[in-house]
Amino acid sequence: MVGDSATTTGSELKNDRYLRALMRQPVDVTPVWMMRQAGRYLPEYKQTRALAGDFMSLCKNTELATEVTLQPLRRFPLDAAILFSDILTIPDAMGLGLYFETGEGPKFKRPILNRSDVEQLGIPDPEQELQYVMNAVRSIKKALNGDVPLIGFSGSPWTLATYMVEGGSSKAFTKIKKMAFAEPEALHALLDKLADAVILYLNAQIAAGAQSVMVFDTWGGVLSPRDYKLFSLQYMHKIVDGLTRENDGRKVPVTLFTKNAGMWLEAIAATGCDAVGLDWTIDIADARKRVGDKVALQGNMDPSMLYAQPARIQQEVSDILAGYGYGSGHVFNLGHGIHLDVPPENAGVFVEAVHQLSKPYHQK
Ligand SMILES: Cc1c2[nH]c(c1CCC(=O)O)Cc1[nH]c(c(CCC(=O)O)c1C)Cc1[nH]c(c(CCC(=O)O)c1C)Cc1[nH]c(c(C)c1CCC(=O)O)C2
Repeated sequence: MVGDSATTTGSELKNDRYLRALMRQPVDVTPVWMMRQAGRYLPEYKQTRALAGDFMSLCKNTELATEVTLQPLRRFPLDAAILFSDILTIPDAMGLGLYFETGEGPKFKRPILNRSDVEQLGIPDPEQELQYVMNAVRSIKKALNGDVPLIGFSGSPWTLATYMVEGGSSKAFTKIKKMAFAEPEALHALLDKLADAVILYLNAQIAAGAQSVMVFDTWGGVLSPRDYKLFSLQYMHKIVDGLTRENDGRKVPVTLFTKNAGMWLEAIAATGCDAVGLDWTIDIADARKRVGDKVALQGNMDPSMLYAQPARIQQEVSDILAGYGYGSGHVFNLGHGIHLDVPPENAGVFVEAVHQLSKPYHQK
């Protein structure tokens, strides 16, 4: 039965170069996808979001979440789809009351203030409180019909904790750092609970059909090197150890992304993950020298480069490809999410350039 998610196994993918590159197996061209590829820079996304009413209603509507996941793939020859959802679904399911205020980003009605708040948190059952996410995974997987792999994702415990303790986005992270240094046991209890929740959540996404998973640690880079290991990396390591790494007879690769963490690459690569996501503040040539063949690398064009003229975008793609050099093990991406006012045509120039300009690096 064509299109039945039960029969569309990883090995039957029409385009598997994203999974192959993560496993450092030979590819014809360098695969590419864009962080936040489904989003407000696309007029069709804005239309569907208006139909849903608000962002969380869009995430919770299986049909519309499937539609917005596929939108960027209809426009551009991307090599992977990413589940349309958000990292804050876990704290929302824990009862913190997620809401979005226009122009201000995410907020929580009931932030975590102390140890007793942490102790009262339950670990969400992925097929109960988070079933809408699993339904989206199953629906997207079916709709993809084996064209490209589906990426599942979660936030890292530290990054989720920053939103839960700060009550929303933050610039200085004073509340969570106060907890880290004044009440470290409370924060460790929270991070440990979150790591358990993330393991269950990602394993459920894998069981529902995700062929690769990524952990977003957007805020690990605001810590000192020692505290990064203590409060962020340690818990990502626990997640890597707890994940189901195989599905349908095929390896499920795991990518860890910490923004602003170029200086800690070796430590991230040592967790046993398959790939490390890089932001644009590190030279990918240096990154490859430092990790060798231990892991694949994902990245790392500055998302603001998509405001440039086509020739400048192509030059940047060419420079990053040359920096990585010959052979597999590179998944091209932006170093962070695409900006909401980027012209969609420029994203098209970027994706085409990766495929066209990477050919010479993969000839036998
Ligand atoms: C920190 C973080 C969040 N969410 C996410 C992260 C980690 C990656 C990163 O650092 O960007 C991850 C995320 N959020 C979203 C995805 C979808 C998949 C994709 O296309 O990449 C993914 C992978 C959709 C989204 N998540 C959000 C939007 C915009 C919501 C809208 O349509 O209004 C989308 C498309 C909302 C969101 N969600 C979050 C913030 C800070 C915001 C507000 C940002 C803004 O308003 O631009 C938390």
